This record gives sequence, C-alpha cells and structure tokens, in this order.
Amino acid sequence: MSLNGKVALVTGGAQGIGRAVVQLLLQTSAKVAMVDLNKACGEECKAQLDVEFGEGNCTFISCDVSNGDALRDAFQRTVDKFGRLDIVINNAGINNEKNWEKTIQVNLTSVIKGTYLALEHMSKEYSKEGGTIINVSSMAAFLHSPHQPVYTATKHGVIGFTRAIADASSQGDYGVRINVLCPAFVDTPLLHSVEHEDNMGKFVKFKDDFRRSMTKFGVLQPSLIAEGMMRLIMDTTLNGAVMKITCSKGIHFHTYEPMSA
Ligand SMILES: NC(=O)c1ccc[n+]([C@@H]2O[C@H](COP(=O)([O-])OP(=O)(O)OC[C@H]3O[C@@H](n4cnc5c(N)ncnc54)[C@H](O)[C@@H]3O)[C@@H](O)[C@H]2O)c1
Ligand SMILES: CCCCC[C@H](O)/C=C/C=C\C/C=C\C/C=C\CCCC(=O)O
Repeated sequence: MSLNGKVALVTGGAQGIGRAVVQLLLQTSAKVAMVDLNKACGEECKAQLDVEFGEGNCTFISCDVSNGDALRDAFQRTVDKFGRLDIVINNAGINNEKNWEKTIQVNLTSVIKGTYLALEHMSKEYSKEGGTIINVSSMAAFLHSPHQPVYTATKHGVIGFTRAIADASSQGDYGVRINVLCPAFVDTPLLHSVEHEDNMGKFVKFKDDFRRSMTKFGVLQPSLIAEGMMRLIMDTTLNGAVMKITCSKGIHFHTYEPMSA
C-alpha cells in the first residue's frame, strides 16, 4: 500500500484524529500539508514528523478554515510547494454550543468550502487529474445527542452535502471520489470539551449523561479512524459512501433505502 507521488491536505491536522491521519499518510509515502489554526501545536507536530519521516515530506500551514481567503491560500500554498493535490481531508471541527454560529462555520461551511476548493484543484471540470475527498462527520449524525444540538446539526449537514456532491461528481465526471466518515467517541482533546461551560453553554449540566454514554459505547483510538480514512482513500469503488466507526462494529458502512417514487 503506497501513496508515493501523491499529495494530501488535512485540515485540523495538528492534533487528535487529523494528526493520526497525517502520520499514516506519511507512513504510506504521501506528501502532506497539515492545515491548522493552532500554530504552536502544528509547528511542534511538524518538527516531530520531520525527525520520523525526513524533512520535505510534510508542511505546516497556519490557517483558520473559517476564513475563506486563508483556506483558499492554504490550498494554493500546498500546490505551490508539492506541485499537485490528490487527497483532501476536511477534518477540522469544534464543539461549541455557546458560540454555535462559529460551530456551523467551522464544521459545515468550511467543509463545503474545502470541498469546492479541492474540486478546483482536482476535478476534471477544471482540467485537473482527479482525486479523492473525505469529509469528517460523526456518529452524532445518527444517534443525536441532546447535549449538542448544533454540533449534531452540522454533522447531519456534512453527510447530506457529501452524498449530494458525490452524486454530482459521478454524474458530471469530475474524476473525484467524495466520501464521509462518522466516528463514534474518539480519545482526543475534543472529547474533554464536554466538561467546559465555555464549550457546552447551558448543556454543560448534561455532562454526566455524556460521560455515561461514553462508558456505554466505549472510546476509540485515533489510529483506527486513520485506518478507516486509508480505506476510503485506497478503495476506488467508493463514492458517496458513509463510513461509520464504532467500538461494537468497528469499520462499517451505513446503508440507505433506495429512493422510490
Ligand atoms: N473526538 C471525537 O470523539 C469525535 C467523534 C466524531 C467526530 N469527530 C470529528 O473529528 C474531527 C476531528 O476532531 P478531533 O476529535 O480530532 O478534535 P481535536 O480538537 O482533537 O482536533 C481538532 C483540530 O482541528 C483544529 N481546528 C479547530 N478549529 C479550527 C479552525 N477554525 N481552523 C483550522 N483548524 C482548526 C484544532 O486546532 C485541532 O488541531 C472533528 O470534525 C470532530 O467533530 C470527533
Ligand atoms: C464533546 C464533543 C465530542 C463529540 C464527539 C462526537 O462527535 C459526538 C458524538 C455524540 C453522540 C453519539 C456518538 C456516539 C455513539 C457511539 C456509538 C454508537 C454505536 C452503537 C454501536 O455500538 O454500534
């Protein structure tokens, strides 16, 4: 399994799930642009990855994905540095029910913008060579969480958008596969945001329910989510697929009823 010669861009790549994905992409010989808001974490992460994989394989781009111009610039800088773009992972996400408009901007609007920018750099519509996009949703889109109404809404939105644009890609012959990944609870700093009123607002009073839910369903490791991403990258038959990853069933796919009149 090699991605030698391929170039990937991962948003939210400095920490948590994104970081695990960056690591696995480098292990499979891809070049990677790690795009993240957290400059200190991103620079520290790049320094470690340079030691492990050698300099020149990974670049860190400091960028707030909710700033459209900065995101456009991050895509351009990736192509300027590595010469092409093949894989885009729209992973950056936040959990903030207090500043819920920001949650919509980061979790949904930026995923849509990231997908459109990825198409500009990869789609045959723009005379490019094709590629693959993975948008990160959550199991919260299937088992709605009363503690996170807006977070849950954004993750539903990511699935709806991804399935629709994946159909547009196949019908429009874009040459780009677009899939969505929905993890259950994963052991990352995001999970601890449930403890904080700054993140949860009035829903912080449900934090014990949330903890019980984690105990009931279990908590996954980021490396398993990276493994799921790799499957979506490598399996060229997948477009518009909704991958779920849970403790009880591992990596599996959601199935939908066919549309009927
Ligand atoms: N951890 C979980 O339990 C879990 C479960 C299901 C889905 N998810 C989703 O997985 C994705 C990654 O989450 P995680 O758990 O690794 O979170 P995390 O908080 O550990 O990491 C998220 C990364 O995104 C970056 N980021 C946040 N806002 C940004 C912005 N505006 N611009 C650029 N970068 C930004 C952060 O700096 C951080 O490095 C998110 O979309 C999240 O909703 C997480
Ligand atoms: C505090 C913010 C962290 C949010 C993480 C995540 O996106 C939120 C998920 C919320 C609710 C539902 C999630 C998981 C349920 C887990 C598994 C159910 C699967 C059932 C099974 O075991 O097959």
